[in-house]
Amino acid sequence: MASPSSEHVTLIKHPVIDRDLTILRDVNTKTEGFRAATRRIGVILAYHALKELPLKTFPVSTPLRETTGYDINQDVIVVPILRAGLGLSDALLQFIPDAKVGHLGMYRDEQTQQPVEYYSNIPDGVEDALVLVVDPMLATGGSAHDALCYLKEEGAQHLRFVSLISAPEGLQKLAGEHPDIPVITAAIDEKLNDDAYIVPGLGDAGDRYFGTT
Ligand SMILES: O=P(O)(O)OC[C@H]1O[C@H](OP(=O)(O)OP(=O)(O)O)[C@H](O)[C@@H]1O
Ligand SMILES: O=c1cc[nH]c(=O)[nH]1
Ligand SMILES: [Mg+2]
Repeated sequence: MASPSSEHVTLIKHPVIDRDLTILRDVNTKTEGFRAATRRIGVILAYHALKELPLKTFPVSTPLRETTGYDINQDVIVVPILRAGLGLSDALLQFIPDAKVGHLGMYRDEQTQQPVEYYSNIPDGVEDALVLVVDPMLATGGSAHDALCYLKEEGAQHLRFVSLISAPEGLQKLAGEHPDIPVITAAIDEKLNDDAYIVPGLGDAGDRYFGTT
C-alpha cells in the first residue's frame, strides 16, 4: 500500500490548533464550544488550503499615488461532505466570500462502514476552479475517496482535501488512489478502532457539531 508522502499531506502545526483540538477531543465539550473550536481551526486550515491561489494584478490608486493591486485569479468551489463538513465550509467562505458551494451528502453505514451517498449538488465550473473538499474526519478514507472520484468524474482538475483529523489508514487510501490531490490536515491520529472510528479522535464529528446522538 502507498504511504502518505510529505508532499501529498500537509500537517499544519500551530499552538492554537493544539489547544482547539484538545477542546474538540474532550468528551465534556458542549456543542457551542465544539462549534467555536471547529471554526477557529477551520480558519487556519483555510489559510493554508488557499495559499497557492493565482493572482492577477491591476492598478489601484491609494490617496497618494497609483500602485499595483492584486485579486485572486481562480474561482473557488467549496464542497463540504454532509453533514460534518458543513462545520468547515464557513471558514473558507470568510476568505473567499464569493466562492460557490457544492454539497455531497454521505453517511457511513454502521455495519459495512462503507459510505452511502444520498445527495449531490455541484455547481458549474468545477473544471477550472480550485475545488476544496472539506470533511473533519478522514477515517477509512472511503467517503473522501468516493467524493473525490465523483468530482473528478464531474471534471474537477484542481482538487484539495481538507480535514481536521486524519487516520493513517485514510491517508494511505488517498495516497494510493489520489496521489495527485494534496491533503491538508490538523492532526494525524494513531489508528482506527474495530468500528473504524479514529483513535483517539473526537468521536462522531457530525453528532458533536450538530448536537445529535
Ligand atoms: O473515512 P470514512 O471511514 O469514510 O469516515 C469518515 C466519514 O464519517 C463521518 O461522516 P458520517 O458518516 O458520520 O456522517 P455525518 O457527517 O452525517 O455524521 C465523517 O464526517 C466522514 O464523512
Ligand atoms: O472517528 C470518526 C470516524 C468517522 N466519522 C467520525 O465522525 N468520526
Ligand atoms: Mg457522523
